[in-house]
Amino acid sequence: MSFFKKLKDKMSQQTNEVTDKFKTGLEKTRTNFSGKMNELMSRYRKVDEDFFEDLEELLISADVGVATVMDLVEDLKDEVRLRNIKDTKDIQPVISEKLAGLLEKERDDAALNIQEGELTVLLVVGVNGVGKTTSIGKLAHHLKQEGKSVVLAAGDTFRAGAIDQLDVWGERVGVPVIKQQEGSDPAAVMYDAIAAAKSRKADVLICDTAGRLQNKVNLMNELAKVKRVIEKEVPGAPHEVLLVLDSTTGQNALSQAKAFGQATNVTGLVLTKLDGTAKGGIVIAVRQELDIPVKFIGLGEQKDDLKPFNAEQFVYGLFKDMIEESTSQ
Ligand SMILES: Nc1nc2c(ncn2[C@@H]2O[C@H](COP(=O)(O)OP(=O)(O)OP(=O)(O)O)[C@@H](O)[C@H]2O)c(=O)[nH]1
Repeated sequence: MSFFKKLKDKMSQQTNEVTDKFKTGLEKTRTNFSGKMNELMSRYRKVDEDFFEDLEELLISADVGVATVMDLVEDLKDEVRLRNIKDTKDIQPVISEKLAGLLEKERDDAALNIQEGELTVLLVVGVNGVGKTTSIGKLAHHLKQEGKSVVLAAGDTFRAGAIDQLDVWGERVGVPVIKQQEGSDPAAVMYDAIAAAKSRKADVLICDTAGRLQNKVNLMNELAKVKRVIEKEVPGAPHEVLLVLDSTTGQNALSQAKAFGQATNVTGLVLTKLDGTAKGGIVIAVRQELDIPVKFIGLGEQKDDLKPFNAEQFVYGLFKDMIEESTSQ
């Protein structure tokens, strides 16, 4: 069975709500990608060196990342030789199969490290404006939908308005927010929040933090202090350090990730605003170049718009039009 057919069959077994969300959320990327791909296929009927060069350019322009594209295209060339592919129309499923292959390893580590029956602490980091607060709100909603009780810690005491913004989200999704005044010590907020989470017997505590990448030394010190408090109060915690990255910033997101990686031990990524970019290839670049699992993706501004990352849904969302076209023939 062809890769496209297999993927389509799998998708038909999944819940529509999630598949639809990936489909609509990735529309800009898909339209951009399919349009360029169709244009490429009609320009080159035969697979040759020039075709590969233009394909490379296309993938790089979708933010897939130069190193990843180079490896992918080399791999494709081998595959083309092996399968004796001559026409460009036959290479489309192979390209998407290869892209899916790059994301394959996601499956093992995309799930959140949740401690059943004990308090799980998630520390959320990222620079201002990437969608950190919004993602925390949506994540709380997601966990609540799964039957977990959640508490939020307003640890971004630095940015004016950050505490209020988290409060609004707490109200929207119906979870308590533990806070102090603006400018107070974030470690003290964590201390309070852990006590509150324990006394409420909450399942998950999600901790917001200030994002001040410009001042790396302070950021490191503050994060280190916050982590120390958490570690001391909850052995084994934080169970995840989630770095929030804005997909629309493309390769910049990659450098942010590298800088944060040096400051703290990031265990998972949240890629926001994928619905707002035509360059969703950043998901693949991030995965390949950082080797940190993408755990959640943001596909819109509503509380239901943060979804656990799923490689197959992602690839299907990206290639839906091509898949529909090729499997209906
Ligand atoms: N379309 C879309 N918008 C998003 C998504 N995630 C966040 N946003 C929007 O991005 C903007 C910034 O989000 P915030 O949550 O305020 O950003 P932040 O990182 O918390 O900012 P700081 O608190 O300064 O760190 C808001 O307008 C959000 O609605 C997403 O997945 N899709």
